[in-house]
Amino acid sequence: MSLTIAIPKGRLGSQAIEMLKAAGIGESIDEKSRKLVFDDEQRNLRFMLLKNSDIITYVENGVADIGISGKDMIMENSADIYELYKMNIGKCKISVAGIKGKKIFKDDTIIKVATKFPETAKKYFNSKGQKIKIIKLNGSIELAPILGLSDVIVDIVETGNTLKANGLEVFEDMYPITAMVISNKISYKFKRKEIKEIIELIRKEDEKYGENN
Ligand SMILES: Nc1ncnc2c1ncn2[C@@H]1O[C@H](COP(=O)(O)OP(=O)(O)OP(=O)(O)O)[C@@H](O)[C@H]1O
Ligand SMILES: O=P(O)(O)OC[C@H]1O[C@H](OP(=O)(O)OP(=O)(O)O)[C@H](O)[C@@H]1O
Repeated sequence: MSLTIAIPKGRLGSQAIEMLKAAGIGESIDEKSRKLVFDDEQRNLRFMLLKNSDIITYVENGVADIGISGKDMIMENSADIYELYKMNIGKCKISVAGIKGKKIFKDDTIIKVATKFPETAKKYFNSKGQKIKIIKLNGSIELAPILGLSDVIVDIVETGNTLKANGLEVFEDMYPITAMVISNKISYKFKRKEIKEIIELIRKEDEKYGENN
């Protein structure tokens, strides 16, 4: 296959696959089939369905030439890849949040930060000169301040419904996030034409999506 494309499973994946199909390049992908690799012989494309957090690893190592990944994952992994196209899907932000009305930023003490994104949180608080202790969690991050495990959380906020439902609020917005089309650096050198063609097809559909959302 001339190009291998890494697509995330899960919520971002569903949107991405829908967009690829609309762009006329994802017809071979059948999300319900349990298969993880799909070949489009006509276009010479191979799609791989991966866990969101593994996309970077596959692209960075050149097993996939390009991929669709959230900017949150790219920042957290300091990935050595090219970010070629910023998409309109997967829009959300990374924020600092905590119990409503209890914003505490103690200059001289260490605040406890629960998060799935330890590197991003460290970088952010370091730049502010705030000392922190990271508590690495893998999900249900919002529970941490409620149960006294942490003072604040650093997490994805999309609608804000999860924060609200748990009596939390945003204290500070850190970074805006969208999905990105990323590329392996060597692939971009040797398969630039093919990669640009695919991105052009994605761009057309993504812009339509952007106009309607
Ligand atoms: N409400 C949201 N919650 C989580 N991620 C979101 C949200 N809105 C947009 N995103 C984006 O979608 C991407 C993938 O989210 P998804 O929920 O599919 O991954 P996941 O299965 O939770 O990830 P992981 O594989 O790390 O468990 C995130 O990296 C982020 O960029
Ligand atoms: O602002 P909202 O629209 O409510 O979305 C944000 C929530 O969605 C994500 O959680 P996810 O559903 O991935 O669950 P998990 O973190 O427990 O895996 C994120 O970690 C927040 O909890």
